[in-house]
Amino acid sequence: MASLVQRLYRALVPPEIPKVQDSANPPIKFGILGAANIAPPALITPAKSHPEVIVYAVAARDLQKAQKFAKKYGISKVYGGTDGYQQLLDDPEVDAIYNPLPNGLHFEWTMKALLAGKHVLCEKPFADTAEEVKQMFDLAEKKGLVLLEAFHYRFHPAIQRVKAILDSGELGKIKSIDAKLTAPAGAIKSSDIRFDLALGGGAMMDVGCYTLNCIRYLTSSDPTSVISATALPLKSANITETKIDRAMTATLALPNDVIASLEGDLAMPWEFFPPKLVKVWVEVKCEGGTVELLNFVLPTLYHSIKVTNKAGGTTTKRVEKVYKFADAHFESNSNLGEDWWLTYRYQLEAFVDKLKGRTPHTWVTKEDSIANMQWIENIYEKAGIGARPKSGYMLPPE
Ligand SMILES: NC(=O)C1=CN([C@@H]2O[C@H](COP(=O)(O)OP(=O)(O)OC[C@H]3O[C@@H](n4cnc5c(N)ncnc54)[C@H](OP(=O)(O)O)[C@@H]3O)[C@@H](O)[C@H]2O)C=CC1
Ligand SMILES: O=C1OC[C@@H](O)[C@H](O)[C@H]1O
Repeated sequence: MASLVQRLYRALVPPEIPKVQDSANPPIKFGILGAANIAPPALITPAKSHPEVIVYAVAARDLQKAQKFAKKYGISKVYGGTDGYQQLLDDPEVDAIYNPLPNGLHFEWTMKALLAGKHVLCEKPFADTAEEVKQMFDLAEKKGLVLLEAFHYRFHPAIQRVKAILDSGELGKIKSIDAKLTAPAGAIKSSDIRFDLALGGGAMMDVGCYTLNCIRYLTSSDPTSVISATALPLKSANITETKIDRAMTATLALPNDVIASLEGDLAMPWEFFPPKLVKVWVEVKCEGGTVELLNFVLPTLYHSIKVTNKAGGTTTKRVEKVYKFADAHFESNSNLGEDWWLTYRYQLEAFVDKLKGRTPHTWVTKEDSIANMQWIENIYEKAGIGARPKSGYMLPPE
């Protein structure tokens, strides 16, 4: 219990590490597009313990909102108003952009950031369509810039430990995989960006994208087909949008007869017997046992890796917890992490390593991000409500 409290305290109030003072290798200055709720946990707090990161600027559509946000989080440069986002992109002091805008604006503002010559860490899901994701990477490659989809959970050692168990062959071949991520009914307001089709809303986009990504990551494969997909609408007086999925369930066929199921829900009805407000887990059934990771999305807070091994006719069970990398598979100049590091802190470590020309411990590749988006589209098509509308943004002529 003491270690849990200590870990949570450290995660929320990390030690402030002094920034490197090396003119030949200065810290990376980040600019944030939008005073988004996710920006403090995903970038501002993790940056405090990273010696090579300064959160330098924020832009919000409303200048006062940007100023309030900047004051609260100690950000020195503020942009606001209708041109605020572009002014931030044009600031020569800014090296990298964090894009936590609504999904439907990821494409436009990531493209604009790349055009302005900035590296980009962009929130998940990367865009509305796979074609947009491809264009984003094509531009990043053309400009020689780093671009990363913020699938933060992938950077944490807990999910990587589960993959290592599966890849080791200890449990034999994978037979099925089931991933769930839900939010409790009432937690997300009906006015939230997640329920707005024009902004790329929907459960499959928001929470479902993790479950799909996790299935693809742990099985090291892409689906071969969507067997079934069911979208549940949000029953709310002011939501009449039938293309918004409050919840999505899908069954996917994967190579080698593996069956995957996923569930994402933005307003899961409360379950009382046994009490359950959320579901956040992935379970993999193999020929010789199972492995289950409880809380694969925010493992720093708490997680458990339950392994049941049925090899040789006897059943053994064990529980593992992996808060930091036990073995030194980073480069010597990388950090092995701390038990209080959030997924976002591990992610930031990798992003900075990539920018600095070091080998990051983990990466989410172009192919991975494109495939994830493609299968999100495929699931929406199978569910009968269609992919999210693609962005109307057009690249300016060269
Ligand atoms: N990695 C993670 O764990 C998480 C990731 N996310 C992702 O981050 C993104 C943002 O989520 P979240 O922080 O919860 O959302 P918020 O609604 O808090 O933030 C979105 C920001 O987008 C800006 N914005 C610009 N145009 C619009 C518009 N037309 N309508 C609404 N907002 C607009 C607003 O900025 P302004 O300040 O300029 O008004 C706002 O601050 C999403 O892509 C989501 O999927 C979200 C939660 C967790
Ligand atoms: O990225 C996210 O992670 C946690 C979820 O609850 C949230 O809705 C989503 O945007």
